[in-house]
Amino acid sequence: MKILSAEQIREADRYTIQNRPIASIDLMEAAASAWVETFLQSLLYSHRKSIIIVCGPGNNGGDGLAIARMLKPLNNVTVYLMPSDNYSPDNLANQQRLRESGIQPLLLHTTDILTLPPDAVLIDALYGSGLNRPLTGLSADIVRKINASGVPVAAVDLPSGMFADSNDHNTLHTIVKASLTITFHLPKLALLMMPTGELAGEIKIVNIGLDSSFIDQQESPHHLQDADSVKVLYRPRSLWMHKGQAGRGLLIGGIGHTAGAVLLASSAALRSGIGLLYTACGLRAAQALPVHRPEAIALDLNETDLPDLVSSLEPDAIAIGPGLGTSQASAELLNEILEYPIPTVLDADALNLIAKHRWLHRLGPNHLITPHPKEALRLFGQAKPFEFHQNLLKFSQSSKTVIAFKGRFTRIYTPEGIVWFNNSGNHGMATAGSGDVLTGVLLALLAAGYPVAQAARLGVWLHGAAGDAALLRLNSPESLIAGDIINHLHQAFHQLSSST
Ligand SMILES: NC(=O)C1=CN([C@@H]2O[C@H](COP(=O)(O)OP(=O)(O)OC[C@H]3O[C@@H](n4cnc5c(N)ncnc54)[C@H](OP(=O)(O)O)[C@@H]3O)[C@@H](O)[C@H]2O)[C@H](O)CC1
Ligand SMILES: [K+]
Repeated sequence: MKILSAEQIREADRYTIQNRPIASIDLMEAAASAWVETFLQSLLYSHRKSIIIVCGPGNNGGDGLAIARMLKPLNNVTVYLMPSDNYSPDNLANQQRLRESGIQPLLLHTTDILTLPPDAVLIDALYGSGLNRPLTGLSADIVRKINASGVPVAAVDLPSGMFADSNDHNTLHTIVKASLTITFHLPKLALLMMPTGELAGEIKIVNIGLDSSFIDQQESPHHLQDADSVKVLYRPRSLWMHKGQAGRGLLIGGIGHTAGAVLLASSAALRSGIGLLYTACGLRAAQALPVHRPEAIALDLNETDLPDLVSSLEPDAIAIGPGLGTSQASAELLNEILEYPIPTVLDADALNLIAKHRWLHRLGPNHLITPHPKEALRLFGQAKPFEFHQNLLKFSQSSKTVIAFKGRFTRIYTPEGIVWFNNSGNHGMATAGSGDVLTGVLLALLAAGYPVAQAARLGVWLHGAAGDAALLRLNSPESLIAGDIINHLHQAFHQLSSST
């Protein structure tokens, strides 16, 4: 699914009204009705005692007024409206319809009149994609009062005060903090990126009937990746396959006391279909691996010459990093690995070493790096979130390296200039070893012959989907551990293969 800018969404809106038999006011009615349908099914709604709706002067406010009218038969609804000399026509029409339905909106001349009982739910329809400057004055005061009240908020389209695209020049304390954001038709970039995404709470996307052919024609580097968009990448195994064809992988890490990381990555690679796995690691991990995972071939790095190993094994893919450490010996291993033109996943300490030795310029088209935010900061330096995002995009394009930047919506930057925001996974996966599991999955897919960008997209999705299957089973994000992700990889693969 494409992620369009606020400007492109406005164009889609205009195009739909001009080319479809639907008037602007009816599009607003459809949007409000789709919003209400989703809201009525939410946990937030089931907990409310009364509903407070704050409406701005534009079409976001117009949506809010229509939503108020639709919710009125079922609920105790209070509507507040920003005073303005410049209401949009559809906003005015909905003020009229609201009054006809028996609700008088209260004019929000001052924050004093805004009453926020703790057992209410607030619907935020102050500003949406038409925001054209950061909030100040009365609008900012209203937002601060809402945020300080602790009343749960369901936002219409966007939390008010948030720009749909970049918020690098915005102030976070003048953005509504929502528990739920029901956004229209397409995801917006700011909802998928930190720190703004966190202010949106749970995100639901509702179709409002914008013209799909127009949307298809729009150029955008940003896409949301779901099960359907990765299914087309998946290549089922041949019935006649033998283990030599399933790919040969070399995993390097687990030096010193950190054996666990490499054990997890090994298990994940094996559960992701690798044909042969060689795990080159420290003595401790080399002793533990056969007990924990006898399917892997453990090699003690103390007794192994890496160039000899690579030339004798001829691995289809390499992964280096989990439990690698940042010693001089580890740096030498990495230095060697960076010379091979073999598809390679670089994770954890491999990334810290690249930052430390300033080896970023050595990355190229056979490399897939998987930094979490702190590792990415070490690699690429500090920048505001949107600028940082642009920097990653540029680096991927110029070096041809694929980046999987890990987070709530892990972003896969591909050399052709496309960024995929992955939509599987959950907060239970924020746990030790989760990244090592991803490295193992990616190693298996690279070894199977998937091109680097495809392996990254598929692997990130599978990892998230396995985490989702684990959460469904465990019912507790706190109890989910990295091993559970491995134990549910089969369900993620099954989802991919079930309709192919
Ligand atoms: N295509 C769709 O997805 C549809 C979306 N709908 C809804 O429409 C809004 C966008 O509506 P729009 O009228 O373009 O914009 P907003 O309502 O978000 O805001 C515009 C008004 O707000 C004023 N404004 C802007 N920034 C500020 C600010 N910082 N402080 C105060 N006021 C501000 C602006 O007035 P100015 O003249 O002062 O700039 C406007 O009055 C979208 O989010 C959806 O909710 C449709 O309902 C269906 C189709
Ligand atoms: K809003």
